[in-house]
Amino acid sequence: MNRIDAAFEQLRSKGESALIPFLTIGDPDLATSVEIIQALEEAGADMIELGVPYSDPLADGPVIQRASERALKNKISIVDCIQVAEDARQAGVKLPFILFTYYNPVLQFGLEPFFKHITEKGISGLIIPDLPIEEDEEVRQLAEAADIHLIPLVAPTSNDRVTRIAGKARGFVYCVSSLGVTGVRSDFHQGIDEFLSTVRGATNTPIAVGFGISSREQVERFAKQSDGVIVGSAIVRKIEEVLPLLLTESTKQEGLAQIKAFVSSLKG
Ligand SMILES: O=P(O)(O)OC[C@@H](O)[C@@H](O)c1c[nH]c2ccccc12
Repeated sequence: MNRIDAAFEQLRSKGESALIPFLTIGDPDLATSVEIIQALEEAGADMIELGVPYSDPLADGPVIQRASERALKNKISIVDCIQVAEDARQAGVKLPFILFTYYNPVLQFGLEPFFKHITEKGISGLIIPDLPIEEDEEVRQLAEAADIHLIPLVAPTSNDRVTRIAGKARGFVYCVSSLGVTGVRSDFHQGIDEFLSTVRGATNTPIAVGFGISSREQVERFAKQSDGVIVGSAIVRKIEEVLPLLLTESTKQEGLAQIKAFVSSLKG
């Protein structure tokens, strides 16, 4: 069974909702990313979105844009990024890994070699935010053949496309809480509650909510209406805040502890 399905099944049996952190791989470096992933698991994360840094992150706000710039300074490749998943697994991390990447690096890799590679490295899910459902048939077939879940995004403006997107979804449906780019928010799309119930009604696949979520209260609110909550920028911002600690060997553990404490506070 795909690790994502097993995780949702286990959470559902406990009546719990998943906490799904996002981090930019390679920020500040690949080895530290493995340690951050370990800290996220210890903090109670249920699966992790591993973000491949990209030079043109058009759907990202300033926090994740800065993280991508820091990571790309190290001249890392998508292969280096995916290796972090295998390194974290070998370090004992049990969580399902969802690879998050824009489409261009996948095209550069070559679709078939890409899927062969991520299968070998133990990736369970894939999010490609700039691959619309109208163009994803070949990717979907390769993903299904590899038992890797291609996780689609739906937005409050998706309206009649929601049924089509949600109906084909594997793993979970990524419900975007607000229009625009990623980033911490205090308010969400005014029709968000109705939107989530529409998505819920369109599929038996788990649904998760992301964009703008940064506090325990916001996590609790959306956990009631979904099977999972994704938190990216708030965690990437915390990583940015503790960078000086992470980059000094003698204070690295303190930096990791602060990241763990923040994510634990979200889980409650
Ligand atoms: O950063 P936020 O507002 O918490 O949203 C999650 C987001 O970071 C993550 O899922 C993601 C990172 N980059 C993206 C681009 C598009 C959609 C989603 C994403």
